[in-house]
Amino acid sequence: MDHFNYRDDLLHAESVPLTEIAERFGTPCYIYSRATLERHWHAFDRAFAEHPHLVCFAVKANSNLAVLDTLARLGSGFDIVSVGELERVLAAGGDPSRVVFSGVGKRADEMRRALEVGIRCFNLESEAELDRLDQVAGELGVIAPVSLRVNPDVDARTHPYISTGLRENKFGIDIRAAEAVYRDAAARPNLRVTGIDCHIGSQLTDLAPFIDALDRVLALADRLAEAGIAIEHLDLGGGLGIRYRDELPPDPAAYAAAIRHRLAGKPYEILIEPGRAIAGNAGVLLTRVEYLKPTEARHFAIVDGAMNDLLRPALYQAEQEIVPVRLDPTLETQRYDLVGPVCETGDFLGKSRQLAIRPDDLLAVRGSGAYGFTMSSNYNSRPRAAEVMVEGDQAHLVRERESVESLFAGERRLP
Ligand SMILES: Cc1ncc(COP(=O)(O)O)c(C=O)c1O
Ligand SMILES: N[C@@H](CCCC[NH3+])C(=O)O
Repeated sequence: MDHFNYRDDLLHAESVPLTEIAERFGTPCYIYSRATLERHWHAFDRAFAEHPHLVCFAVKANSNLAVLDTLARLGSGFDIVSVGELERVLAAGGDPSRVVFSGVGKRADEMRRALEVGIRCFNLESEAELDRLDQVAGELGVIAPVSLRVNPDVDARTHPYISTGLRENKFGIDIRAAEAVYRDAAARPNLRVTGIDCHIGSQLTDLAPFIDALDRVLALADRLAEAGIAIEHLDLGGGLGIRYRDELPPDPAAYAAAIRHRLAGKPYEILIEPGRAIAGNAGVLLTRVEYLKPTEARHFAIVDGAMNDLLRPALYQAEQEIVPVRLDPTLETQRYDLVGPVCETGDFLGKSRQLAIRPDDLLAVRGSGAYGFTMSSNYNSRPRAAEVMVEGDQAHLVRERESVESLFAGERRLP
């Protein structure tokens, strides 16, 4: 459920027509609905209401300050993977004591900054990371709270590029070896073991892999308790999928119910790190048709948004719904490949889409609120898109469109 709906055949974000946003801010442009973000965050928070819990939004999904600010005001925690994301959370008013730090390659300076501001927990992914954090915390004279991210060897049954919980993936510590690493962590002078962390992949549409992973994590927690290592929280990661076209993923309530059932009588606080399920359907990419190009093989609609703006179709062959902003029942439909101006054959936003469009028409690529702007680039020296947040009948510019000059502002010609 989101807040992008047609009124009188015109697509609106909450109460603002998308045509008005195109006029004011141009295209391509990301548009977010604040009410949708809030609704999705609350859905997770309510689903776990009976159990001690913290919803930590995965900042990589959408790191715009207005998005983080919206969630911070609800009391959200945040899952970060870099000091850049940490500084964004702080700049947006997020509470560092609700931040967990994930990722396989944390640098010493990133660990130092996170310790200085007092984050909630480090999710460590290797013994070498443990060595480094122990040393950095020792230098600062503080104790670092840690979880180990375990790799449970569970098949998330998602696209191989966004599957993270298989033994062959780079993520986490093999769950079979985890007990020994926990003993090592517990013996370090500058580390305090607080939890177990696990994230098996993204865009999961089935609960079974989550439950499989949870069972393995719970068994590990039992073994650690026997070894005298008390676990306070379980961080179950993110990964709950959304509906892009015809998927039918479980909702947060069903996801939480399955988890809560397994946790009855267990003392652990639950942390979760949803990204896509909060932000994905809270955003669209607005783009304009530049040209229609019929060829013998295909009809192309060349639009002003491209793979540098929205990489998911090119990278994962992801299919996101693409709809006209203005419905015109008098126009004939045609099957189009929607492609951008970038010089790559892989530059497409959608293929074989039945649409009734003309040059200059506006299109909305739905489901673009997560891994949309955050994965965008300047390839082909294209300035990155503007970002707009809608709140009721107000549209706020929350990131200016980049200028061409800014693209090479940090570059130097030879002396
Ligand atoms: C450690 C970690 N937590 C959370 C997420 C968020 O995942 P999603 O957006 O699928 O909920 C990711 C990305 O997959 C991740 O790597
Ligand atoms: N970027 C991916 C998700 C990967 C999440 C990173 N752990 C996507 O768009 O689907």
